[in-house]
Amino acid sequence: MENTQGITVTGERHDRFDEVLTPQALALLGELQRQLGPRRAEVLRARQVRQSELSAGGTLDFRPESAEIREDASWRVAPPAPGLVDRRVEITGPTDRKMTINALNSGAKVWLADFEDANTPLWENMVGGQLNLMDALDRRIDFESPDGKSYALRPEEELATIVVRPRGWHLSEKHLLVDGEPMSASLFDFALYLVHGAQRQLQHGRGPYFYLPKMESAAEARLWNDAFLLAQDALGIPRGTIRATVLIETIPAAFEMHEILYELREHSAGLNAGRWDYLFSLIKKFRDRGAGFVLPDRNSVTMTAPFMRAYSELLVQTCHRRGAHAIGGMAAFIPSRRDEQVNATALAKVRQDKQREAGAGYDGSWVAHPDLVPVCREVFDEHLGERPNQLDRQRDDVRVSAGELLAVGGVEGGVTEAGLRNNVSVALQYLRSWLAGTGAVAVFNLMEDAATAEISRSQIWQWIHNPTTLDTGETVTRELVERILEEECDKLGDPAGYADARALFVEVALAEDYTEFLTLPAYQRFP
Ligand SMILES: CC(=O)SCCNC(=O)CCNC(=O)[C@H](O)C(C)(C)COP(=O)(O)OP(=O)(O)OC[C@H]1O[C@@H](n2cnc3c(N)ncnc32)[C@H](O)[C@@H]1OP(=O)(O)O
Ligand SMILES: O=CC(=O)O
Ligand SMILES: [Mg+2]
Repeated sequence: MENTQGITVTGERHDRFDEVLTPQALALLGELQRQLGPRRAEVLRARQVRQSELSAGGTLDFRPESAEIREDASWRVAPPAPGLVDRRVEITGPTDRKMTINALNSGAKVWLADFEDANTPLWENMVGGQLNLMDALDRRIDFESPDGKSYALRPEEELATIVVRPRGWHLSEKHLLVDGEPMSASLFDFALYLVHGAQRQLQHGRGPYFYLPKMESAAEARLWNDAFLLAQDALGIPRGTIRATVLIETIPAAFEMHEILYELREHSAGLNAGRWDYLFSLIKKFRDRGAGFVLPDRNSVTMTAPFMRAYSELLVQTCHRRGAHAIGGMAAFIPSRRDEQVNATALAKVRQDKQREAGAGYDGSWVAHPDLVPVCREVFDEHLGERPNQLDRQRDDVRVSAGELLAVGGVEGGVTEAGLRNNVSVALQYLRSWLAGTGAVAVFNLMEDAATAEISRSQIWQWIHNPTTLDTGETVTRELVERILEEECDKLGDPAGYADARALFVEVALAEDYTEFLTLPAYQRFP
C-alpha cells in the first residue's frame, strides 16, 4: 500500500498494473474525486428523496422546470464523431483478453467494452480490463487460450470502434482511496480509460468514447459533463473530444431525455434504450405500490408491451429531434454452436427484435454474441440502404404521455410458479457466477447480467411484498419462496459451491428491507 498526496492504492499491484496506475492517472483520479465527489453524494441523495416520494404515493412526470429545454426546437447535439457515424451493429461484452479480441474482430461497428452490467468489479477485472484496452489500442493484444487456440486482431479497418461503459454512480472503488475514502467507481473507470485511451484513440482517427449507465436525472448527466470538462482541461484535450451515449435505463430518466441530451450536448453521441435495467428500475421505484405496479413473469414482459413501446418510441423521437443517434437494446437470446434448435430460435427472435427497432427509427442496435452480428447487420442494412444511419427520420407521429410510460398494469400473462422458480434459479446461477468473477453468463439459453438478475430478484421481493397469487392459486410469501429456493438448490446440486450465492440471494430477494442494487452487498464480499 502506498500513499501519495492523499491517494492510496489498497489493491494489489499485479504484473503491469503500474502501466495503468501511473502518477498522471492517480493525479487525475484525485482531482476528479475531490472536485466532484460531493456532487456525486448529492445526486445519490436526490435518488433517495425521490424514492421516498414515490413510496409515499407520488408519481413521475415531465418536469415543468425544464419545459423550455424540451420545447426549444433550435438546439442540437454535436455532429457524430469519427467512428460513431455508422453504428448499425454494436456488440457488448466484458474486457477480458480473449473477448476483447473477439469483440473487436466481430464485424460489429462498435464494441461496448463493459465495466458495468457484464462485469464483476474485482480489482483484477478493473485494472486488467484497462490494460487489455491499452494493448488493444496499441494493436498488441495477441492471446493463446489454454487449449492452444491463437487470437490476434484483424486489420485496422475491420475493427470495431471502442466505447467504454464505466460503472454507475452508485458504485465505489474501494481499492483507490482519496483522502481516506473510496472513490467513485464511475470516475475511476472513466479517468483511467481517458488518460490511457485518448491519445491512442486520436492516433487511430477516433476518440475517447463512453456509454453512461443507470442515470436517473439530468443533474446526473451534468455531473458527467463536468467530469468531461475537468478531465479534458487537465489533460489538454480539446473540449468536445469525449463523446458519450447515455443509456436511458431508469424510469425517472425516461422523463428527462431531452434534458439529458441538453446537458451533454457538446459531448453527446445519443441515447440507448437499456431495456433490462429499465424494467428493473420500474419494479424498484414502484416496488411497494400494490397491484397496479406488479409485473407478471419476467419472460412475458416484452418490448411490445404498451409501456415499453412508448418508452422505446419516445427515445427515437427525442434523439432524432436533436440530431442524436438512437441505439436499440439487447435481445437476451443467445445462439448456440452446439444446439441447432437453440441457435435457430435465437436468430429468429433477435431478427424480430431488430426489425422492430429498425422500423421504429433506431440507427443501430446491440448484440451480445459475435454470431448475432450478421443478423443485426442484415436487418439494418435493409432499412438504411446506402445511409450510415437514419437520423433524418423524424418520429413526429409519436405522442407519449407520462401516464403511458407508467401504465405497467395490463401486461398479458400472470405470475406463475414456473416464473417464480425461474427467477430463483436464474438469480442463484447468476450470483454464483458474479461472485466467481464473471459478470455475464448464459443461463437457460438467455444472457444474464447484472441488469437481468436485478429483475429476477426484485420481482421476487415485489411479489412477496404485494398481494400476489400464482397460477397454482398459492399466495407468494417468504415461506413459499424459501421452499422453492430449497428445491431449486437441490436441482442445481453442488450445495457447497452455491452456499455464498444462496446467502446473497436471501439478502437481496428475501430481506424485509429492499436492497437498492444487488451489486452493493455483493461487492462487500470482496476484500
Ligand atoms: C443488459 C445489458 O447491459 S446487455 C450488455 C451486457 N451484457 C453483455 O455484454 C453480455 C455479453 N455476452 C457474453 O458475455 C457472452 O456472450 C455470454 C456469457 C452470454 C455467452 O458466452 P459463451 O457461453 O462463452 O458463448 P459461446 O460459448 O457461444 O461463445 C462462442 C465464442 O464467442 C465468444 N463470445 C461470446 N460472446 C462474446 C462477446 N459478447 N464478445 C466477444 N466475444 C464473445 C466467446 O468468447 C467464444 O469465443 P471462442 O470461440 O474464441 O472461445
Ligand atoms: O444496459 C442495458 C440494459 O438493458 O440494462
Ligand atoms: Mg443496464
